[in-house]
Amino acid sequence: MSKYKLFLLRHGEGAWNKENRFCSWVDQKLSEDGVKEAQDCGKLLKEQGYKFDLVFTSILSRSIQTAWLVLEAMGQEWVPVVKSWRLNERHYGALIGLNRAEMALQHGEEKVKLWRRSYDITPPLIDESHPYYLEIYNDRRYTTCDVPKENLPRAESLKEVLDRLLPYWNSTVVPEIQKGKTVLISAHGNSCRALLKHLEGISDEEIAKVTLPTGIPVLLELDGNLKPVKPRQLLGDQAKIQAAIKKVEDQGKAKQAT
Ligand SMILES: O=C(O)[C@@H](COP(=O)(O)O)OP(=O)(O)O
Repeated sequence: MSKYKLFLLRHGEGAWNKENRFCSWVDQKLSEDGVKEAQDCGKLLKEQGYKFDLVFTSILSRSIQTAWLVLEAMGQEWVPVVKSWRLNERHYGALIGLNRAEMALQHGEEKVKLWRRSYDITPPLIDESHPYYLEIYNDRRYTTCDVPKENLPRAESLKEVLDRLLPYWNSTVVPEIQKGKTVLISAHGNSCRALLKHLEGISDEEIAKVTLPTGIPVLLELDGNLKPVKPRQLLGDQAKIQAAIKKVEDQGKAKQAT
């Protein structure tokens, strides 16, 4: 029987989602469409009568902005929001800032798919010569983490995302859910995929087939041990959701950037 409801949300479209660039730890804001996606998500959740007690976000603006817009649209601005780097997007290493379609032209679509969706392949590491290295590692937010800045990742596979996310999930999120709180996690495509893999027991092979669209809430109904009692539900117009998933998958198709 379903005891708890948990909502996972990939933020609304960000500026670099639109440009088809790996955004990862670069702190981009939502695009105009992304703002609307987050507001529409809040309206839908309100219409369906959901109420949140606690929201968790990453420390990247696009997930925080999405949480605010959702809560505003629901008239639940007062709900506490807790932030952690452990919910950040996967660190895409040296791929950060690069255009996926151009990478597919240079390296082949299969390679880009492996970088994006495989479970345990780590992309090439970012180093000091990378154009976004200083912007990321000189950012004050990374002095507030529970690990020293030097120990923060320089690139991550999905497995490594799960490794840094799970301690936070177990120590901080799970106890709140078990107190009976309805929790929204407003995060990123790959931090949500990592959590889904853990909660649903998805195999290393099958997780490669899971893609999340922006701004679509994923409802998980869990039993007392936080095991899903039914398949995840992506809320909203199902035809639009399928089209949005395909759009994200197609970002890795070879094409000259315009
Ligand atoms: O880092 C990024 O660019 C995307 C994910 O990219 P893909 O894994 O879909 O290539 O993360 P998000 O938009 O969820 O923050």
